[in-house]
Amino acid sequence: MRVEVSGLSKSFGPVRAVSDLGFTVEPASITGFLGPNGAGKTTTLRMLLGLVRPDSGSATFDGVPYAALPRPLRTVGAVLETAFHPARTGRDHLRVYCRAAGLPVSRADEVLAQVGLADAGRRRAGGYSLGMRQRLALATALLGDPAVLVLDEPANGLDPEGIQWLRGFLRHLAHDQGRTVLVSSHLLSEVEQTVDRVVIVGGGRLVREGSMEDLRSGAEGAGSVLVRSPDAARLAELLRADGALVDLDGEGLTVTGLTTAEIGGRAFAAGVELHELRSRSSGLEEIYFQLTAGREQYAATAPAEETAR
Ligand SMILES: Nc1ncnc2c1ncn2[C@@H]1O[C@H](COP(=O)(O)OP(=O)(O)OP(=O)(O)O)[C@@H](O)[C@H]1O
Repeated sequence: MRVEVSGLSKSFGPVRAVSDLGFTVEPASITGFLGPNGAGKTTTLRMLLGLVRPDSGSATFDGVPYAALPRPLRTVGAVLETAFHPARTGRDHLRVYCRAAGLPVSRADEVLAQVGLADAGRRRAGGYSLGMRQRLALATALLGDPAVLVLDEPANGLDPEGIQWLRGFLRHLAHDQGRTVLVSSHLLSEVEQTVDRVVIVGGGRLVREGSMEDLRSGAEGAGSVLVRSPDAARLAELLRADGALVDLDGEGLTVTGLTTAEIGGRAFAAGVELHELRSRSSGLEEIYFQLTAGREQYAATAPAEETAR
């Protein structure tokens, strides 16, 4: 199932939380929904799930808005916040949900096993660690066996082991089972190894959408490349002929406009010996900060009232 967001906007009083936002979330893959705090991620997810009414634009699941889905819980599973009745066991929490949603209560035990809480499910949720709560929240989202999963900061509070478990689990849901998975985070590093695609927002607007590969190669192209060769002058000439900007300094070249692979290939073809070939471009995290720089909004500047309801 494909999720499509188009022209979505939402203001809270004078604060424009989301502005003409459009992107797609593809099936059988994990999409990271990234942006600094206050970028409008939660508001967008809430609009996706029909919890906040957009001022304009639409969000659809295979063309159908959430409110018009015939069986919403079987279509979309979401974790937006993790609140449980502390005196209730994890299992009872899930069974209450099953009854309310018209699902067989046996689903509770199935999803508990799926998220590794088969035993802990019989203990009171009030005693759960943050990681166990995250798992229980994920189990809740899975109750309806949904085609789409929408998870708001699911890695929050997980220890490294928990993050690794989550990574494997989300991959299984997307790659093996073909589900559409959308995961928000304000840290690229947290989801970098998990997601296939990214949608980056800043200040309520789309900053970048594409595959992780695109982002990585874009990151490379954005910087310069350092090359050392005993035949530097000849290499400089070749690269300039290819349209690159080349700064020659003894044996060292600083090249912009070509990737390390392109420069290596060019040198190899011309039989030029290389002693060093190194990208000076920023890492992914730096690219992410550059993309979102200055787009942060702080809650303190926003009025507390929600005007739409
Ligand atoms: N109910 C509301 N009333 C007023 N302002 C709101 C409301 N919800 C969100 N905002 C404002 O809209 C902007 C976007 O907030 P949102 O929570 O969507 O961002 P976010 O990317 O999810 O950030 P975070 O990672 O901090 O949750 C912020 O300036 C926020 O203060």
